[in-house]
Amino acid sequence: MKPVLAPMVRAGFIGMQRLSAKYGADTLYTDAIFPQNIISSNIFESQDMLLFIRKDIRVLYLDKSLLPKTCVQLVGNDPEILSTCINILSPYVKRIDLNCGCTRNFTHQGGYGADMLNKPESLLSLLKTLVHKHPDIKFSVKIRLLQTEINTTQFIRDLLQTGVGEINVHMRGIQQERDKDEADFKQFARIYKQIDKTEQVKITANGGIISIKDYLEFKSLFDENNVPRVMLASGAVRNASFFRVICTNIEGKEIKEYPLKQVISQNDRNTKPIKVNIHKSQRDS
Ligand SMILES: Cc1cc2nc3c(=O)[nH]c(=O)nc-3n(C[C@H](O)[C@H](O)[C@H](O)COP(=O)(O)O)c2cc1C
Repeated sequence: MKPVLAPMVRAGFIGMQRLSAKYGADTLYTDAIFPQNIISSNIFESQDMLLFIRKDIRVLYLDKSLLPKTCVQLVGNDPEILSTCINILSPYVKRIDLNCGCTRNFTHQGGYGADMLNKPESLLSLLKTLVHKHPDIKFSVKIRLLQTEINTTQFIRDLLQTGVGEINVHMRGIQQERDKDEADFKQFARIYKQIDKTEQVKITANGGIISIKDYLEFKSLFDENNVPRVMLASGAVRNASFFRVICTNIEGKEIKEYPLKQVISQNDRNTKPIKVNIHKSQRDS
């Protein structure tokens, strides 16, 4: 199954999306967006792009040619607000992801992101409502591992019952940090194998797959013809041609190409930290 580009605030900009698509990424997640910001945006549309602007700040920038692959990630927990936002997006985008994996303080304070995993019943009910209200939208949800393997397995089964089409599992726990803690490939593999075979296709693995070596280690835990779809974040920023390596099984052949041009030409203050990342990854490689 083809890999997908993870939602990444600041890193998921349009240049990154274009380059990932060029190298075979199947789905392109936008960064996490507050639905209120979409609701209060003005929409500007040209022949090839859509721009959502709120108070002179760009909230969402979509390349029309990439819309069939685009999934907008929302961060929120209010069914009415989410639904209003989805109604605004639905003429353009047919895929929506709910962020239930972000562990930043602001999500904890607001009761969304990974905090929603602490109230599984409310989350399941919210997803059922959204799926029911928006039958033309394919929903996905991005979660983390729960405290026990049994809990995560049961929770994934419950999520599948809500009608969401995809579950993206960040293979780290809620208390873990992506820069410090290793992703738990083995736990994910055990959970994946507990899920009904017909449903496995809806589960995507994310976290810690940064290099070809990581991918081969991950892949070795599964049967050759039943390797789960993977979602790349830091690995894609490091080198977007990683998508091509996974798609084609060309081991070791990476092309060094970076979306620098787009980063600089966007002249956007939000992209500054990524400029640093990309320059750094060029130095490292
Ligand atoms: C710069 C950056 C921004 C991120 N922003 C988001 C986000 O907006 N929404 C989200 O669900 N995850 C976000 N993440 C988390 C990634 O989607 C992913 O779950 C995490 O980085 C683990 O994958 P990795 O080990 O391949 O980097 C972000 C990660 C990075 C590196």
